[in-house]
Amino acid sequence: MTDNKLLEVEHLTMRFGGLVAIDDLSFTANTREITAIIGPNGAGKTTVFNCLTGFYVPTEGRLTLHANDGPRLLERTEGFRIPRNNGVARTFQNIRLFTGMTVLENLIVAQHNRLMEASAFSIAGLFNLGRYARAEKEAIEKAKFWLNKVGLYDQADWSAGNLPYGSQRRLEIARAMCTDPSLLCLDEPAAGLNPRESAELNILLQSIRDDQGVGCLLIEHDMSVVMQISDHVIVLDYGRKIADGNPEAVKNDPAVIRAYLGEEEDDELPPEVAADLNVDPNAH
Ligand SMILES: Nc1ncnc2c1ncn2[C@@H]1O[C@H](COP(=O)(O)OP(=O)(O)OP(=O)(O)O)[C@@H](O)[C@H]1O
Repeated sequence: MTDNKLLEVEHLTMRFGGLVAIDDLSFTANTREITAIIGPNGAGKTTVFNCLTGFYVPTEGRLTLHANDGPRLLERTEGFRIPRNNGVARTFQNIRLFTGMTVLENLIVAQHNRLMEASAFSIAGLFNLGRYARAEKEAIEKAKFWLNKVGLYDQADWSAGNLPYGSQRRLEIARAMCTDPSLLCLDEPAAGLNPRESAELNILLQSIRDDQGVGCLLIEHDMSVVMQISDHVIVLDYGRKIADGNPEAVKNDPAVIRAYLGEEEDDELPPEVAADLNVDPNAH
């Protein structure tokens, strides 16, 4: 067992009726590392996130988060308590901001739990000005820090729904970071980004890993992002793990290349995926 082990997934299985979306999956993710989960469409990647973040209760398996004060079993924690009690935050494949609120408000709402604690969960607590005012000031400072970090300081008062698409993606990451997670789960953060935005995203995620010391789990189809910033890559196919290792080893693994190419004669890899996996897109 390494000292920096953050997440341990053991024998995770998730069935939906007769469909086995995740089949006996085990892997570990470390703190201060980016662990990518890749695989073809329908491989079960988002289902892993949904199990980790309490959206689904796994059919079988154990999900242990090694928090500073000891191990926590995520599958036994009520979903809504997972961010607050266990320090797991996520972003979504389809962006889910509070579009009617401002950019700043999105980041303050993310700190609701801490503010409620400062209010002692009562109106009277709100008038305990010292404690609540201090917590509110800290919440605003944290929001400002992340607005700067994701380059949205000047748009703080914009309605979140009016931000361009790439900015909405960055705001979602900032919102997740305002909960002070130890594990950040990112579901296709580069989807729909142009190459410049993708490059900026790489820098942001590396900084979250290196400067904030957070462990990141990354689902991503953009292989240029995966191969450039991941420390560790796990490959799923039909819910099973078919490879687990560093990016270089994984991209040369025949099982991975086969999973992306498929078995059909007319299957072709998109050129950019082929380039990143080091294969001839027309090879069979
Ligand atoms: N709530 C659900 N009910 C029934 N089947 C589900 C449910 N959620 C996921 N599935 C099925 O589980 C399988 C894995 O889905 P999942 O969304 O996890 O794949 P994925 O690897 O994230 O795919 P993509 O890359 O397309 O997002 C799919 O066959 C999907 O249809």
